[in-house]
Amino acid sequence: MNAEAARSQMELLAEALPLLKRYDDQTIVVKYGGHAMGQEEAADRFGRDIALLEQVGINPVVVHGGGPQINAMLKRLNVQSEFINGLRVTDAHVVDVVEMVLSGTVNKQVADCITRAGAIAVGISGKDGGLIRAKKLTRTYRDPDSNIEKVLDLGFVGEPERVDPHVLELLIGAQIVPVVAPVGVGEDGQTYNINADTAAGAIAGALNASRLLMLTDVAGVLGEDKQLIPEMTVAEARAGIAAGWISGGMIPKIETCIYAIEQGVKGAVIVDGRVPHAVLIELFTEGGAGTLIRP
Ligand SMILES: Nc1ncnc2c1ncn2[C@@H]1O[C@H](COP(=O)(O)OP(=O)(O)O)[C@@H](O)[C@H]1O
Ligand SMILES: CC(=O)N[C@@H](CCC(=O)OP(=O)(O)O)C(=O)O
Repeated sequence: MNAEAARSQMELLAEALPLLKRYDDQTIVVKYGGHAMGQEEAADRFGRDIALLEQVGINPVVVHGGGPQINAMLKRLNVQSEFINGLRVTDAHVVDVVEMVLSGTVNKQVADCITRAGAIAVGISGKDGGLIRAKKLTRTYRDPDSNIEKVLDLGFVGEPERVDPHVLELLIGAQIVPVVAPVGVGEDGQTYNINADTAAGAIAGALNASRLLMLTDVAGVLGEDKQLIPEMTVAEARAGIAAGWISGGMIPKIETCIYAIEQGVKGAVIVDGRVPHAVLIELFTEGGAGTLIRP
């Protein structure tokens, strides 16, 4: 490197230092979506970004998804599955595959990406160390034909009933990056498939995180005109869901952001995981990236 390049690199570093300090010793929960995991190069970059956060004194906690990876395995096994409002209908057979893929292949892949980048990452699921006690998700909907309120049965889809962050705190205290698969366990030992966004929100709330970053494969929340919305209030987000221009997988994402903010998380952001260094841009630039949901 010549003297000029070295000087400009050091100037950049000096400018970044005050921004790096902003989150010193703070916990940042990053939800890494199955779509964002896409290609190998992007995954390596993600690993390096998380390792960098750890190196500069921030405490990152990664909660990953794996919807597309579960789909691929179900297809190989010739098992059909369907989604209702962004949630997978999960019968006894599907829940086995979900656990195998999320707590197995995907969890270890994500932990490995971060470890190879120079941090120590350890993969666990919500079943480890009593992290996520879950219960069957109960949702109701109004039947359009009869106009009667009915219960939506999604099988072994769970929601976090209690999050005990102790095991995460132990790992964080030992400078280890926890990587969490969104699988929970009921009081009776039943395994539940939890939407990764929901799990990330519950974990961010229990850890009193400074930020929740939701990495996905869109630029952020897009309005009716398909343009990126840089910032929206909780009320605007709720209106978008009611009006239908926020749909599918974006619904649990927005609901999670709202929940996390209500739990005291200072900011929840939907970020484009396809953009190189999206996490760093969001945390270390004034403008940030994606869509910030605020109270
Ligand atoms: N208003 C909206 N803005 C952006 N994305 C939306 C919107 N409404 C629905 N979506 C859909 O939500 C998807 C993101 O959710 P999902 O596929 O579950 O991502 P991930 O696997 O990262 O959790 C987008 O790819 C898009 O198809
Ligand atoms: C209940 C439910 O839908 N669970 C999700 C869990 C994985 C997930 O959420 O993955 P993404 O973040 O990649 O979408 C599923 O079975 O696909």
